[in-house]
Amino acid sequence: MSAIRTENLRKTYGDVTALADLTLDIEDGELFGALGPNGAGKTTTIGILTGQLQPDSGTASVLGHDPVADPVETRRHVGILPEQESPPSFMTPREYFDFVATVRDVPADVLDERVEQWAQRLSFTEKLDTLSTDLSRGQQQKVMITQAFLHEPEVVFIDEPLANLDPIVQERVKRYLQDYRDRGNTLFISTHHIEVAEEICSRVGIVYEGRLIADRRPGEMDAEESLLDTFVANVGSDEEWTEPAATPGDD
Ligand SMILES: Nc1ncnc2c1ncn2[C@@H]1O[C@H](COP(=O)(O)OP(=O)(O)OP(=O)(O)O)[C@@H](O)[C@H]1O
Repeated sequence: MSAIRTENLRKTYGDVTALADLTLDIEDGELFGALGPNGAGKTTTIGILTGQLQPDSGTASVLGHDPVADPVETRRHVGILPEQESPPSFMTPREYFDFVATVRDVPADVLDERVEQWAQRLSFTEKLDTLSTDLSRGQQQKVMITQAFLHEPEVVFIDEPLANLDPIVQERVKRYLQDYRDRGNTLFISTHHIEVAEEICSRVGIVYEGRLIADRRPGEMDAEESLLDTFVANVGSDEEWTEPAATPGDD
């Protein structure tokens, strides 16, 4: 069954076309990585699939719900970590998790256990009662990752999951995403990191100029053809750039 589907999604911002014609079909139990250059349309896609943005045309469905017609119901069933989002500055992580648990119907005893596990998993136990405004960017990202999984949703959307995290925590998050998928859930992540997509994703879609231009299963690819080769062959660069030669006298 498809967990996430889009057909011919189009989204413009004034005269900028963010999504030209995006058609996607992601089955249950995939860890899907949307890989693409800056401005390709990845964040816009997540915005539409999580009921935060209206497309100009086309259709979308998440677990059978329509995020355009019924955004509130759709969000109830998914976890969301938008790009560069921070917890509210005036709340501690613990207060924020209480708030999320209320909105997402997580019982109090279950919540305490999950918060403790997540704080240990991502090493921020000592910051649970610190105001979020006083957390580092990476610590805020740990809080935002936790809130996305707090109600253990069947589908989770994460824009750049490893942003601002140190290498040890990055490894733990990568393993968690894979374990979460192994438990039968579906994840949609966006990333610029080809090696991360290759390492953890069961399927990688290359998004370019608002279209899905390649769709690969890293494990099944020809050993000769890396994801980087596919990316470069399809995306390339708008224009070649060579550093100007230093002129004599420059230091
Ligand atoms: N609110 C907005 N107003 C105007 N243009 C926008 C807006 N949001 C996005 N865009 C434009 O839409 C296009 C797609 O943006 P989007 O953020 O979806 O790309 P992305 O693939 O997530 O990029 P990045 O990898 O840099 O995060 C870009 O050209 C961007 O400038």
